[in-house]
Amino acid sequence: MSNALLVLNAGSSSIKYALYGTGPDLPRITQGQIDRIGLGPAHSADGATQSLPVSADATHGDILDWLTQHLSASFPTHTIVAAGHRVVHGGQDFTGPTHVTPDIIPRLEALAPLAPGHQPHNLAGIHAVARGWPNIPQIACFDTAFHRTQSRLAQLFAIPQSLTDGGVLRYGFHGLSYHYVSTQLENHLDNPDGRVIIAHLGNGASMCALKNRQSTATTMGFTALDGLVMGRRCGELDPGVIFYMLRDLGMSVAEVEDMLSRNSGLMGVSGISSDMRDLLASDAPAAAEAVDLFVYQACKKIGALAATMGGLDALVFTGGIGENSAKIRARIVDGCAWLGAQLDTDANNISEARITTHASRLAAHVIPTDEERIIAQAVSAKIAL
Ligand SMILES: Nc1ncnc2c1ncn2[C@@H]1O[C@H](COP(=O)(O)OP(=O)(O)O)[C@@H](O)[C@H]1O
Ligand SMILES: CC(=O)OP(=O)(O)O
Ligand SMILES: [Mg+2]
Repeated sequence: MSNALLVLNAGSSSIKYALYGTGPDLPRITQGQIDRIGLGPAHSADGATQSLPVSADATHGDILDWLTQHLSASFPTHTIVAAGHRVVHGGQDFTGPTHVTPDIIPRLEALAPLAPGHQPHNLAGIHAVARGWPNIPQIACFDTAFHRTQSRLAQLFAIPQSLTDGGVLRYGFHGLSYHYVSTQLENHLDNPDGRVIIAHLGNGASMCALKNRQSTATTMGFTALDGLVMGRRCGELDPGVIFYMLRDLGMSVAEVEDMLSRNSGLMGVSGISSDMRDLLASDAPAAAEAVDLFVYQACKKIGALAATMGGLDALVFTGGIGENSAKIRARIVDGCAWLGAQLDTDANNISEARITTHASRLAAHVIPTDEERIIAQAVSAKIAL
């Protein structure tokens, strides 16, 4: 028998998982994903489609129970000795990886209203592991933690101090992804400690400005709704729109929340799909408009983040869209011509690590993210294997 670490990364409609050996470089044993939860889920692992014997309306909890049994049965020679979880919201209290003890759970539950599409599923993962392997240590790793290096100014909203003191701040998200990519900058960038923007473009999308590999600003705020156009989330919005929906359109709070967090973004603008691949393949004008708005907002946020750093040395693409869509990268890099970016079309088309020409004043790169590995590293460090 050999020891293994389990990592769970539960999202709004997907669960990613991985097992790692406990050796010094944490060799990956398996990695998989269950997506389309709620819509007839599908399972893939290690690059191949896998069976998933659950009903079409199976919940995250059902699937997590199946997954714990599946992993025990599929890896009989491995003993799972610890688990790590992506937990999206850590609020003000959780600024680094934290042992999950009974007193922590209600504090994580209390943050669920600030991440309703994620935090309940992250907690479901913690409970499922406790059912499957009752005595192993579990470590919560927070998406918000990486951003706690930001100045107070970068975290403030222009609202009364009483609200700020009560915790209404810009927390920022996708921190595990930014942390992982920040560890890879030295392998790719001429100056990894320079002024860098990482664009995490997936279903959820945000950008992070970094200096000395630390977060100095980010586009997401108190919740994961702010900033860029996302698959189903609106991103930046005049708060007056919410009052208009409540007061003049007579919508309930739940209806407004549903519209802005599940029926907006690429889905809302296009009326066709939240999936960038579907929109790029469509010739409907509304699909083109959704893509145009995605690119427009991305370029606008790059300008704003570059301004906070007094310029920009490198732009890094990651996440499902950032890693895979040459078309979207090309349009965003072209939108950064004023910052000195010059696309290398051939390099971009094959997703090379550097996608700008050697003459380009601003370097653009593609660095695949690995949130699961950064969690495994945190677990390993925390439980001193
Ligand atoms: N080849 C591709 N071209 C364009 N978009 C892609 C491609 N591959 C994946 N995507 C997009 O990536 C997004 C999902 O990103 P991902 O980071 O996997 O999501 P999540 O936030 O759920 O982890 C979807 O919009 C999907 O369409
Ligand atoms: C915080 C967040 O937006 O996460 P995801 O991209 O997984 O939805
Ligand atoms: Mg994601």
